Amino acid sequence: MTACLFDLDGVLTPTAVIHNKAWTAMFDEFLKAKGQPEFDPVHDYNDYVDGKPREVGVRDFLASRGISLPEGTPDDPPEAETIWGLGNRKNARVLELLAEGGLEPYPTSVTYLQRAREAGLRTAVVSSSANTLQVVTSTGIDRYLETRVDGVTIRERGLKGKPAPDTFLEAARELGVEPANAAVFEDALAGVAAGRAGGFYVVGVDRVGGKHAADLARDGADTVVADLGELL
Ligand SMILES: O=P(O)(O)OC[C@H]1O[C@@H](O)[C@H](O)[C@@H](O)[C@@H]1O
Repeated sequence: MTACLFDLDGVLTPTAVIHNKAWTAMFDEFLKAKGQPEFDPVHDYNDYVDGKPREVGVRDFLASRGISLPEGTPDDPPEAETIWGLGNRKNARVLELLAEGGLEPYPTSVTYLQRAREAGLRTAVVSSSANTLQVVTSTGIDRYLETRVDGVTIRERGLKGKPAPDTFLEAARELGVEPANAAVFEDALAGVAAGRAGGFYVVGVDRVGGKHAADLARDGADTVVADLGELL
């Protein structure tokens, strides 16, 4: 292995919790108005939303409830009842939670990043989130990451988001490494599937418990850990 490709939310930083809270609040309000049962922050989040680009998460979850909305456009206001409007509604909540401050990366993930760089391994962050730059710079982990493929890159370059392998392949290409020589670190089912589809070695990170570790292995993880500290 000569390179490590890290997912961000839930692998390097605890921001999966922020995304989950924002999705739950947004969908619960929307579903209540439609007389539908609440959003399940474990099963609905893991199965339909986690790891995917924002608008894909909205679309896939609504489809699971038999709801279809007009696509709209990326600059739809949060009030718009469109796929992008709902995504922007959720992002407004994410930005509020990020603005509260106090976000720290997982300490063991920072140690892992430091050791990887000391060992001469190439590094990238590969996330579906369009908020990646803000999170990696505000937590200071950008200094360990050589390149970034994220929600902004996906839109700019017209890449397919996870579970397609394209974002990991793009990062590997930027680093000049072959997939067979790179490891992917992922906590989302869509993310391990993307790593597997790209031909990478896949480390699943289970911070959820229950059947999530088994689901990560089923969808593409070669090994599953509860924290990167286990690999040090
Ligand atoms: O809405 P953003 O910040 O662009 O993020 C898109 C997705 O990014 C992923 O990393 C998260 O797992 C998802 O929960 C999130 O929805």
